[in-house]
Amino acid sequence: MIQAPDQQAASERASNLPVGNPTAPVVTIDGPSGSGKGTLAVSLARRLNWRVLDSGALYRITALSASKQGVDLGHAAAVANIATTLDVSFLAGDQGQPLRVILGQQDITSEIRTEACGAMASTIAVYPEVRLALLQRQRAFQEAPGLVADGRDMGTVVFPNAQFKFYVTASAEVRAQRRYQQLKQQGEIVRLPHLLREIQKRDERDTQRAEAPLLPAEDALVIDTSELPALQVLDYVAEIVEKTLNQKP
Ligand SMILES: Nc1ncnc2c1ncn2[C@@H]1O[C@H](COP(=O)(O)OP(=O)(O)O)[C@@H](O)[C@H]1O
Ligand SMILES: Nc1ccn([C@H]2C[C@H](O)[C@@H](COP(=O)(O)OP(=O)(O)O)O2)c(=O)n1
Repeated sequence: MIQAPDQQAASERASNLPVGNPTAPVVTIDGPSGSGKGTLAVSLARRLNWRVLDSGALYRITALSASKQGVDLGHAAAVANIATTLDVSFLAGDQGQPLRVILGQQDITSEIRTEACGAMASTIAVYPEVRLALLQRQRAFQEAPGLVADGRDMGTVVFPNAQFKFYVTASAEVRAQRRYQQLKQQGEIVRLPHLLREIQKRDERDTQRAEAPLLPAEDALVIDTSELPALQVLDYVAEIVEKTLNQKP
């Protein structure tokens, strides 16, 4: 395959990243914005004592980092270059707290959680070059004793052989309401109708893109969380995973 110089440099740098352990078990959790994937992934990982991958954070960090460096978000190769060279680490937060996200020396946990950053992330996530640049970085998270990975294409593209696949969803209205409460707690003031429109726009972009669109893997179990409290979702999923793992000789 002949690659453009930018692309070739990017894939050479990506190949220097650590590789994961392809035999470690993986739980994938995909779904649209506000469906509860992040909450479920973190609480399940904590219960199983497994690692967690918040793949959306990688897209958010790439977008934020590109915009901070003045890179044109319309320039796919330049954004992919940022994705390849990200100096990012994730630190476990306190009980019930999200993972801390560190870019270089800076804690950008709150900065990447704004709706504006989510929208930028969704915009740059349509570029195949960016997705490719982040692929190996995501697969490197697969380590013993296991990994819980959440995002849009965890079960379809990044970990197609995962042992457990879930797709969590909820109505757009319920998701907007949840996000509204969440952002309010973080001190971000947004109007609910505006948020609902933003969520619908993001759903449209994430499901309609050509590369790795948001959709349930064929072998994923779909869970509608519209009327299920988060703890009930966790108990349901954890029971399936634990039962299967305990059946093994
Ligand atoms: N099953 C649920 N029922 C009610 N609220 C939930 C549920 N799951 C998550 N939440 C809340 O909804 C908000 C969005 O959840 P989050 O896990 O961040 O969604 P996602 O990662 O899918 O965008 C958070 O404030 C979270 O506490
Ligand atoms: N595996 C992933 C994860 C996120 N993305 C893109 C598309 C999403 O709209 C943005 C932000 O994702 P993130 O999971 O952080 O957003 P939500 O918490 O669901 O609102 O990144 C993706 O394309 N593929």
